[in-house]
Amino acid sequence: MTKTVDFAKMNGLGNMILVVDMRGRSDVVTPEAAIALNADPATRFDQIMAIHDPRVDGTDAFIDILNCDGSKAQACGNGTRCVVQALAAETGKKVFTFQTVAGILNAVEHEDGTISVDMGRPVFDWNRIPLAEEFFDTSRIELQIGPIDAPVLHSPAAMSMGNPHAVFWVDRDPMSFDLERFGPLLENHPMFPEKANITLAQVTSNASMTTRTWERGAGLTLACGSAACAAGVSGARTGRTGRKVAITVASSPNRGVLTIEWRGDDHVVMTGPAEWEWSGMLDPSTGAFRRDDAEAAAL
Ligand SMILES: N[C@@H](CCC[C@H](N)C(=O)O)C(=O)O
Repeated sequence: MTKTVDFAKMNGLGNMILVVDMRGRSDVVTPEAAIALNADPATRFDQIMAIHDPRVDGTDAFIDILNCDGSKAQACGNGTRCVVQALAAETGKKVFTFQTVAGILNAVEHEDGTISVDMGRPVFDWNRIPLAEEFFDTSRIELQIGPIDAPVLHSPAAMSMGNPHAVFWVDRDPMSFDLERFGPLLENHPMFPEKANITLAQVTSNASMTTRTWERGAGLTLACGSAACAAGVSGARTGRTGRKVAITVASSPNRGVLTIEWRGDDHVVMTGPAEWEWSGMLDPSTGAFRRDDAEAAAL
């Protein structure tokens, strides 16, 4: 087995993604490699999408997802679009089926270069999100932050898109909140035994909202696709929006937009762009890397 593999630095609306080609190998990208890569400004990332050989018939690949702190994630919408773009460029194929620990995902690259990913069905059962307390209705759970009589954030919708999410409704631009302060408190709140991704969502019409997310295991990110799915579903579930919404991701470059549709068959489809930045070679056990271009860092 060779020491290094191909990898690409990519992004989905600014969400920093490393796509790592682990096909034909039996090893994995280690948490130590993830932490080392994140410590280097050249390879700082939010998620690693490690592409492995398929494990079930009818799928193109198994995708292992790591956060920048070395923890595992069950879903990554922006990263999945990056994987589609990378494999479409390599193979010429437009339609893909992936397996993740959360299930099977179908994806397609459209003529205009945008990519749709069927992110599967949302999960609302309190013990499958999971929450620490039983809630019959998880569309509005009892949780608040700030003074007891004047909370800054309160009563989020909770759900899982394979990974746990809490969506707090706000009445002004999410960028005006101190999410750097509140994010870690909420991510690690005892209500969320497996932690949670924390999103602020401002509904701007029946078919649009603006979001900003603090990611479990990654902190403040420029964008989070599964959080956009959670916000879109939660908007429809609580009657704030219809089932198809344009989500402006406030923190992303140029306030990019993801379209989220909660279809009649209960599947959530996310559509948006992906962008390749540069490629190189990577040692998946240590995180040592070399760029293909002149700015290469030595292995
Ligand atoms: N950026 C991702 C979500 C990443 C996973 C998350 N940090 C977790 O641990 O659940 C996306 O685009 O969905």
